Amino acid sequence: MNDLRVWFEDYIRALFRSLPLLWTAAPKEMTFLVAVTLLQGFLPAISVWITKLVVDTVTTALTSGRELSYSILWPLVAGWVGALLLETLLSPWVFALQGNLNDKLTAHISLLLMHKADTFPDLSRFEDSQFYDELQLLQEQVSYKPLNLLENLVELGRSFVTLIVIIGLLVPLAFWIPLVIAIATIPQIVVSSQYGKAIWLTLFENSPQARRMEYYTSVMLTDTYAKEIRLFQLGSFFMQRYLIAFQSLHQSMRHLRGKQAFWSSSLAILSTLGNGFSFYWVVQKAFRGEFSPGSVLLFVQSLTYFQNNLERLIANWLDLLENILYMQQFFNFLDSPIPMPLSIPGEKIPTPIRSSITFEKVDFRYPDNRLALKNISFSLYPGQTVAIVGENGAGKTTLVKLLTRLYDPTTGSILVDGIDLRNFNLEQWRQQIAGVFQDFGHYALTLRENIALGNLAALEHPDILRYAIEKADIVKLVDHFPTKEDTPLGKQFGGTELSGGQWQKLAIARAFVRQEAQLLLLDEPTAALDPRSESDLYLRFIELTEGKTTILITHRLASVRMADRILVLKDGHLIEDGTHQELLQRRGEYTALWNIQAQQYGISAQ
Ligand SMILES: Nc1ncnc2c1ncn2[C@@H]1O[C@H](COP(=O)(O)OP(=O)(O)OP(=O)(O)O)[C@@H](O)[C@H]1O
Repeated sequence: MNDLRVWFEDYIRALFRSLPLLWTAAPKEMTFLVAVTLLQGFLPAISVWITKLVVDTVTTALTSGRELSYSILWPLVAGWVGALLLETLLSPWVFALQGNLNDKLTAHISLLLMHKADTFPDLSRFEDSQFYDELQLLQEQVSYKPLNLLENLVELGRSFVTLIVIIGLLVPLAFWIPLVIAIATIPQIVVSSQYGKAIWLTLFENSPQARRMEYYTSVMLTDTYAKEIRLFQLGSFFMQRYLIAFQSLHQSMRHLRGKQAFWSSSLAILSTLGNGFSFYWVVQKAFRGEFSPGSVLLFVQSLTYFQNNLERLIANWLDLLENILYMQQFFNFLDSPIPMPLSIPGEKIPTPIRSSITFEKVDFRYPDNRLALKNISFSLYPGQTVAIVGENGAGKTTLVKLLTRLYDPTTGSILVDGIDLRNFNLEQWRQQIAGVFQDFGHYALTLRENIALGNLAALEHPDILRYAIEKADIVKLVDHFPTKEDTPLGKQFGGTELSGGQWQKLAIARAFVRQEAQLLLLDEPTAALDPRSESDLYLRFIELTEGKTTILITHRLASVRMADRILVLKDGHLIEDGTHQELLQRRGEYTALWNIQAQQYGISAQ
């Protein structure tokens, strides 16, 4: 019972928080919608009442033998037609209005979602699978859930007004008639609400299954995996996986839906008995001449409207439960605390950095508790190029994530000229960094925009853009397109698709437009490039890195010889630190890695 109360309070709170949100999204449309809804709520009762008057007028004329008074009949008929006309005329406008409202509402809520996501300075939320699942669900449903909620509210409002007015018509017949109808129907509402909530929660709990189903569908239907699916004949494998996820989700839903149907239909018997009794009572009163024929008609029509509106009320109430839970999740997301404490405005960042960037006894655990870096200590000196090497999973990218504050160390600290990185303003710190990441973005934007994402000022400064295009060795590529820098890229919107290496060069150009950066991070910047492009690019990088502190992560050891220093990571530990020659003389891990590659590619140690 206590649980139910808490749940109900949460529900009401979310409902009351949703209302201003809907209002702010489109105040004009909302005002109009509320007015029209109220009007529509009255119309059925008006036509029922007029029908009663018409029937009574005609019956009186017939039974008394007097002539039908057309001066009374015409206004009644006109009123009845007017109510019907108004109802028919209003519907398309309400439909159009709801369409406009939907656009505004979806945009409003999507922007709030994006805005909140933009305030997460680190990656922890995006790499926490439960949080990510919930966020995906919010994003997928944003185009219809808030609108459904609005429609539910509108329908509820309209049904409620109609019910009240219809009750007003029934009470003069006997005050207990609406009471009997309502009492017989209330258990149905309660049971439906309970199951509605249970169904939604089951859907929510099963959202990983639902997401799996979507994932398997997208694996089968998108081009990303088309090659492997065909080559390895994986179609049946993924469809089988889809079926397993579907069955697990469907089983729990089928069970609940069955129970809901059983209880709803059983309780419908109760409400039918109540209605039947009231009907019998009205008819026998009419037989005795206590009620006019118009009153019997009024009862029958009112009952139909009452029943229909009650059903609509229940259906919308149930839908509302589902949609309000969406809003609850949405508000939970909006209220979720910012995971990383930000220092605003923070200490002034030394420009240029004078002494060093120092890792001091840094440990780092991912949110899933995996220890990825253990007791790391080293210093980077301004202007140095430091290469980080090590096997897959050694912790190289994690180290870069800490330096960019996509995560903070779990213990230990990173100091810039002796000041803890956490004490700087995060945005200003990130402005000091240019980088090419392993999983850089392929944006469905124009070529110009794809490069200028590294520094949006480049959109207005063609010289910066050209400089980056030249340095990233893509002059020929750009000039080959008739629309040059304005060529749209990416298949999503029908743009040109580039090869893996060409995309990588664009990502590199993105680092070149960030001319002011003091720190350059290159995480496998040339993995997709052919050997000639790679060696050309390293020569260009040397130019770019002049005066900057550079971290280069690569598995191609031939490229790390140019580095001033090489750090070797293994299982999250920093195990070697020195120049290429020093490390070769040490005959440790680096030498082992080097020998493997030297044999493979026939490179010399110089
Ligand atoms: N988001 C994450 N959540 C949990 N563990 C992670 C996450 N990202 C990486 N790890 C784990 O942290 C360890 C270090 O990963 P990292 O990506 O830093 O390695 P890496 O040296 O860059 O490897 P590679 O050469 O394959 O790119 C690995 O064991 C990896 O499984």
